[in-house]
Amino acid sequence: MSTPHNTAEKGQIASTVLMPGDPLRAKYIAETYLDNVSEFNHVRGMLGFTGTYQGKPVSVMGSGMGIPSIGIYSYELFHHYGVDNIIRLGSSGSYVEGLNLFDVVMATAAWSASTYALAQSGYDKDLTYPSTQLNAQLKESAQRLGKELVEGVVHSSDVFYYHGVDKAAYIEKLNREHGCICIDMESFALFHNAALNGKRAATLLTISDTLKGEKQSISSADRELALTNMMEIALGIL
Ligand SMILES: O=P(O)(O)O[C@H]1O[C@H](CO)[C@@H](O)[C@H]1O
Ligand SMILES: O=c1cc[nH]c(=O)[nH]1
Repeated sequence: MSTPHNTAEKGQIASTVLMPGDPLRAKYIAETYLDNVSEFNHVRGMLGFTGTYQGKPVSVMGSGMGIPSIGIYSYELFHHYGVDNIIRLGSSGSYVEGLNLFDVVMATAAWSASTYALAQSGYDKDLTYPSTQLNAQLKESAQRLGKELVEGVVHSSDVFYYHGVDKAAYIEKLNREHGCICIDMESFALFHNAALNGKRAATLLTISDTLKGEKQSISSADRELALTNMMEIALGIL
């Protein structure tokens, strides 16, 4: 039952998967929050674990960076392993003033110039959407835990290092024309794979960089811990 990228047997992965980009963040979540943990994958270092949270089964697996990488892993989870829900837990750069370091964003849509969905299935729109059911559960979880969530459209970019273009003007335009409030590099493909497979996906992002106004960032050493609020909101839906 394994795939070229995942050695898990069917049944080893829970129906809900939390999916940070960084596989070491997946390990951190498993070690910090889960009981009865077993590793189901380490092909290419893309660590995946299944355990229980307050008695409920849940898995956590890295997606890697970018649309092609999460495109592979999330498609396999939905299509080959029968996973029902994937919640991406990522870091993000904010596009608007007032969206500050450590704020947690819940995506209401992902806008992208990527051709991933067109090439994969002929989908020719530039927006994909998360599950309204998962988003409602995440909102309810955040409220119960007394944690704030900002809702908005995420720009899923193929580019981290812009070169020779006016990045500030591009960010302005994405905000003005498409309502993007922050950037990631994966949600567009994740939401599309969920829709193709009749499954559910959602994205929570912690602001790790401010890209408008005064530039600030969380250090990579602090990122793991900075993501605590987002992880607890996601685990709260179980
Ligand atoms: O923290 P993760 O989930 O990796 O998310 C963000 O960080 C990476 C870039 O540094 C990209 O993958 C982007 O989407
Ligand atoms: O994609 C990302 C994620 C975090 N910070 C950025 O600047 N870009």
